[in-house]
Amino acid sequence: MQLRAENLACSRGGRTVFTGLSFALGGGEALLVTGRNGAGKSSLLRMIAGLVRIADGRLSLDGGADDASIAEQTHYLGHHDALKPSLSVAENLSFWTTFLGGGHGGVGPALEAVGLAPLAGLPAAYLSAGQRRRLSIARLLAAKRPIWLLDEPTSALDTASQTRLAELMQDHLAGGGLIVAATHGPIGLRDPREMRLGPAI
Ligand SMILES: Nc1ncnc2c1ncn2[C@@H]1O[C@H](COP(=O)(O)OP(=O)(O)OP(=O)(O)O)[C@@H](O)[C@H]1O
Repeated sequence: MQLRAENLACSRGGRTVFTGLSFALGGGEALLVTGRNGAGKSSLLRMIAGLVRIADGRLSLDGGADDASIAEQTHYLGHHDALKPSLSVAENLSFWTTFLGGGHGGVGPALEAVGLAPLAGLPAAYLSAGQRRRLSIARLLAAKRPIWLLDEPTSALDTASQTRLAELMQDHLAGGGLIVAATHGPIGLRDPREMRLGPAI
């Protein structure tokens, strides 16, 4: 599998954020997207997720599912946790697993993997910031998708949770998955590639 960006350009609110951006990322590879505030890191991730329009250039995926768009083959972990506060931890994950097309057998193991199984029945409203983040990460595990788009994935995570996330990311890569992560610092991946976006306007 290969995700290829050719001469991508991004425009937000009528202003050019970046132009001429190209990369090719194969299965098992991780790309860290770095750069100053406003350089367009989140915009790039949202573009791959199909949430921001491609102003120019081309994005393609070789070796993926023929009957699914690139967006349908990605998980996007953004700044917002997208949890319903009145639903329990398990209900939130069940909702997202159904929405993302995963099987319900994955909910329990995914909660175990992020250490939230003991809180499965708790309303999401009572979760701490780091626990909310871990519940969002559980979505990546409960529904299998090959491309993980992670925006500052370690934010709010304590050291142990950052280590756990690094293990989960390495497992994903070992299984042939791809990761594109926007970050201001290391996120615990072994030998990731790096692409630095130019200065912000
Ligand atoms: N919905 C929007 N409408 C207009 N402009 C936007 C919108 N979203 C983002 N922008 C602008 O696009 C540019 C890139 O923003 P983006 O969030 O992609 O940057 P970033 O590199 O992820 O920044 P940070 O490191 O601060 O998270 C910024 O100048 C921002 O103000």
